[in-house]
Amino acid sequence: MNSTPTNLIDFLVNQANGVKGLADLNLPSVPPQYTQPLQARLDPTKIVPQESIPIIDFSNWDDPDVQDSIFDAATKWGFFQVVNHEIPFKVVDDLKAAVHSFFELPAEEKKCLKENSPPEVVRLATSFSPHAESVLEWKDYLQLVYASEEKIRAYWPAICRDQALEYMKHAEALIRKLLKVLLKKLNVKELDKEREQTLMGAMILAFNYYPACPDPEVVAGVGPHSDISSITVLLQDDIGGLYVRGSDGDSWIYVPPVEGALVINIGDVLQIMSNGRYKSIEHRVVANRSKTRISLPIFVNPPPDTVIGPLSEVLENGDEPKYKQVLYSDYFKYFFSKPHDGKKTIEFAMI
Ligand SMILES: COc1cc(/C=C/C(=O)SCCNC(=O)CCNC(=O)[C@H](O)C(C)(C)COP(=O)(O)OP(=O)(O)OC[C@H]2O[C@@H](n3cnc4c(N)ncnc43)[C@H](O)[C@@H]2OP(=O)(O)O)ccc1O
Ligand SMILES: O=C(O)CCC(=O)C(=O)O
Ligand SMILES: [Fe+2]
Repeated sequence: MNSTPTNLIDFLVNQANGVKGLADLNLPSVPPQYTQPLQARLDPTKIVPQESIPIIDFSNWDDPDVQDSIFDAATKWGFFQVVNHEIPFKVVDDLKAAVHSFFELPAEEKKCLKENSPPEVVRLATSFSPHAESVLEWKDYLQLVYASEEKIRAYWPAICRDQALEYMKHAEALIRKLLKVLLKKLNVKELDKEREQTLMGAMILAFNYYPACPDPEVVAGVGPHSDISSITVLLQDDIGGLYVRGSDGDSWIYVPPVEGALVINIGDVLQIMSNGRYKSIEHRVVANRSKTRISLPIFVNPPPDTVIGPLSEVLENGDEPKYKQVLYSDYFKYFFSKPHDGKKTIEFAMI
């Protein structure tokens, strides 16, 4: 029978086996390094099955009701799903297949990729921040920074490069449309080049890979956190596992996979820029006992050297600023310096 590798971090990180390599050992239970303390596990009694986040149909984009629904969802829920968003099914399906092909590569090839990838373009990792976590998360991920075409050609892995690039080209148009509406509702007349750069100047496509897990109740796929993006555009497969915090701050709401849908959520950057009008809601992922799940978030971020703070337009009516001006690289370095910890990262920017 297989047993847990003696030096687990070396096996996971240095040898690039990841949690996929661990799951492939078919261990009867997860190693203790993955066992979350009781209070950190999702309590099934806290799930409210009768609640759900809105699903918005983008077919009639020019209808003011559609734009009102986006505003309502961003202020009340911070999360919504969109259907009929015009990204072709084939582009999405080809990308999902390429993600599986990538993670099924032998560990040797992944190790070689890790060793030869500059982290500002490609980052292959496991868990969240293993150097900062006392309990690991049951997830591997590949981050592809939407950099120049030259860097993409040089460094994105060939096995998924064309599919990822095609998807990003389509998604970019959707992201611009969403940001335009979200800003218009904050009295920002125009998404000019400078504002566009602030909100979406550094985009990252991540491939999250959650292998089937013998003890899904005790591990975290991803622990409770809010995203540090402006917005996140998430493509999930049909397995399910994502939960968002209910408005009472205590319950959890399941986000069911919907055929052809993308999940959109407001990140901390837009919560800060909107002075709290838009909500960056806590969410978490539960692993699956029998099936591997993938999800593909696009983290739509400001460039690292951007200063973020409440927009002048949202303070025009005399509202007091709730957040200070912070350098985005300070913000995300703080995020990565500790384990996922719910909504606590935003305290870094609070006045
Ligand atoms: C919720 O779960 C998540 C969320 C995310 C979120 C992803 C983002 O949106 S990150 C936004 C930041 N922008 C980038 O990552 C752009 C690409 N990266 C870079 O250009 C550089 O890495 C840098 C961000 C400018 C930082 O460079 P540097 O100052 O040299 O610092 P590093 O040595 O690279 O980082 C130190 C340490 O922090 C961790 N870390 C930094 N960036 C990331 C990252 N993007 N993803 C994961 N971890 C990061 C990491 O532990 C670094 O140590 P290493 O020894 O591993 O390099 C992502 C994942 C989730 O699960
Ligand atoms: O896998 C998911 O559904 C969500 C992942 C997530 O929250 C993240 O990567 O930030
Ligand atoms: Fe997230």
